Amino acid sequence: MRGVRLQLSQVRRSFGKLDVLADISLSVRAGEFVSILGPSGAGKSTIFKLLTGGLQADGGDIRFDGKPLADQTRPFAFMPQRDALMPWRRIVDNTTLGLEVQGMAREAARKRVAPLFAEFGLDGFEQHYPAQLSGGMRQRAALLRTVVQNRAMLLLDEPFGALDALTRSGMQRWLEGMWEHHSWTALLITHDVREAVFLSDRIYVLTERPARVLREIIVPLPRPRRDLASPQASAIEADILETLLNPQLDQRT
Ligand SMILES: Nc1ncnc2c1ncn2[C@@H]1O[C@H](COP(=O)(O)OP(=O)(O)OP(=O)(O)O)[C@@H](O)[C@H]1O
Repeated sequence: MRGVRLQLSQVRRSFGKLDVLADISLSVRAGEFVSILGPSGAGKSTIFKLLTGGLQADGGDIRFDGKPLADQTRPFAFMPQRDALMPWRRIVDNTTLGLEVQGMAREAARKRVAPLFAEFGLDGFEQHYPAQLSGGMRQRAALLRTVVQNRAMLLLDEPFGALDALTRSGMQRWLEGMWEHHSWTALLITHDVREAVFLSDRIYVLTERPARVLREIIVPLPRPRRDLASPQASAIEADILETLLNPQLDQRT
């Protein structure tokens, strides 16, 4: 079995009297695609803020490659819910932004991103502004900006939440292909059960706030997962929906 990269153990966090994360324990192995699925407001984005350093945990332990996260440069490239492209910067200058923030000169950063434009379906759009691109293209540009930073692990916070259903399923297929091709290690937050089943090796289902891990689900479907409507995929999806709708019946973890 591949080595564990990210490990959260009994992580807790409150905001004043509001208990948000009660007990979050989860892991992500090298090259794995893992999703966190849970009700709105359960604290999913709070987990990412603990990882990226925007917030501190009140208790528990977060390790990356076996070492406390607090003792190391954060190994994550983070893609937020909205594409967060800067409307006044051309696409090429948006995709270099993360590298420039890390201190790379703009010309060197442009050289680094240039070969990726074709793979991300953005060839010929380097000089366009974000408003001139479709929603799917903007998300691919935001993902390009994220992955080019060459961090050990990707954190994706509802990356396709704002897209229409058709664009969204196209993006899911594309992302699965990219993930396989590049052997990324990825942790995805989503509300969308079908998206989680389509993309993930494993899924953690959270309870409502204060959040705990209610179930861990292994998705044994072969890849690439072209057939979302297969009986196996539908059965897993139905099982997870049942857990989300009737969490009290389900204390399997
Ligand atoms: N900095 C903060 N100060 C106070 N309360 C906060 C703060 N950040 C988050 N919260 C509260 O914590 C709870 C969980 O928020 P969070 O954004 O993590 O949920 P979520 O599961 O990502 O939600 P959604 O799925 O709707 O995006 C919410 O009730 C929110 O109001």
